[in-house]
Amino acid sequence: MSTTLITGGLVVTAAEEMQADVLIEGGRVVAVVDRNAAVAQSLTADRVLDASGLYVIPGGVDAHTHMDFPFGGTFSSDDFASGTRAAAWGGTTTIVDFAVQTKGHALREGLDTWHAKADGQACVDYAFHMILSDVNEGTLREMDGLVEEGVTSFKMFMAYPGVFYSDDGQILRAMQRTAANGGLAMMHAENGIAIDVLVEQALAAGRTDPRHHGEVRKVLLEAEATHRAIQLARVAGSPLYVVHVSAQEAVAELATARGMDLPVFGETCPQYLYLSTDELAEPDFGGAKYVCSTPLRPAEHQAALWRALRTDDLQVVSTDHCPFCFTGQKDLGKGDFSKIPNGMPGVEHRMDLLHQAVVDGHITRRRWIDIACATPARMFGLYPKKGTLAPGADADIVLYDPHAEQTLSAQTHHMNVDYSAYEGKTLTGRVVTVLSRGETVIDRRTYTGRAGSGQYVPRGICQFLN
Ligand SMILES: NC(=O)NCCC(=O)O
Ligand SMILES: [Zn+2]
Ligand SMILES: [Zn+2]
Repeated sequence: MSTTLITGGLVVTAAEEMQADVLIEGGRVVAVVDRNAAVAQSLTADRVLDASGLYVIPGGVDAHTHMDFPFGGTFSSDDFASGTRAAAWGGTTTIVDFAVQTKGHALREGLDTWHAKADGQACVDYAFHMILSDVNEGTLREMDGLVEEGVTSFKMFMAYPGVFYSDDGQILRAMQRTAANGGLAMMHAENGIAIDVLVEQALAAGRTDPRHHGEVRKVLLEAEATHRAIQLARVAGSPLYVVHVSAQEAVAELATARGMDLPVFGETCPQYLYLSTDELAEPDFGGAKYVCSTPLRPAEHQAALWRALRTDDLQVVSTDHCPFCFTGQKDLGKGDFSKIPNGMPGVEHRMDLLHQAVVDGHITRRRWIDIACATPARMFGLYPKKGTLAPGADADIVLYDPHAEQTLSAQTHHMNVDYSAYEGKTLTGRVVTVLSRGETVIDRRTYTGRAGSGQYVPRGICQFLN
């Protein structure tokens, strides 16, 4: 088996930072050796990567992506080939994508469809959650089998009536199932029934621009749904993970639940940390680029999200990567904001935007790795294979230059989408080299990966539950 030695870098994990060399054999980390230890001098390998001046960090784990995802009469514009390549460019080496159950169809059918989309296409590893769109007796029975085979989390929607929506009875039943089978209930927490009333009223009054998407999807309707999801999970005895939290008031609901030691977890996304309703208000339909749900909020919510990431009231930052091109996709909603496909691109920039948060003093370096690598891996049963650098872990490793400057732009990004949500934004820090199970997929900023080298990873159950 060939060996690789990464020398000279600062190894950063969620738990520690040390000047150390990393020895890889057969796609796995076999040793992380303190550079001051005598044994470090005698390490040899077939290949040596010089990481002097760089951080050596675990590959990112993005626990929320939507490749080739059907929404609003179109499909997200990245498939598993282009989306995982962009992920690799940005130092993410594992994605957890959402397989979709179509109404009237079995979970198995949806899962098979997602395996077929990803098989032979991905250049980094991937796993699946399952979206429940039709909770019935058959669905409930199938959930147990999915947990057994490594699809251990189930997303439901309190939003999008008539599409992905589940009512409270369906949600309660599915949560009773996750309480019994070890699965994790994931929730899109927005009161979609009330939102649809406000959408109808806004359109009738001629308020059709993208900014009205943010106005009808009220903070209180995110907070109310978050509260309701928590109470339903308590009644069922199920763990709960609330996705894409954007509102300060929703964070407060999570904090209260966690203060009661309930198994309740929350995720936010870079767009809620860096963008706001100011972007949604861009003129000439430009706001459509920022239409996602939950929506971008007024900028004052950002401080609460950063604080919650520090205090562990929020545990994970994922991207909710769900790109739609401005031309030909977002413009389906010209003259009616409710027809703009919901979602934003981001899989390429999460690690960098969160490193910028280290530079800006929002979080520490170790917390960066915690919320972007270690905790998502633990949350979704992938740790310590993914999310850390330790003997036995997959050699998913990023050599990261903390001093390099970059400017984000649609001209230079690798996502298959015709705009950048961060056009012109300058960041300090950049991915240099990326290994996926020991194979180099980015070599000093050249793509050397291969569609099909990424493997499907069956997951265990959430590792935060006793
Ligand atoms: N978030 C979003 O706007 N689109 C993707 C689907 C979802 O996560 O709700
Ligand atoms: Zn959602
Ligand atoms: Zn999503």
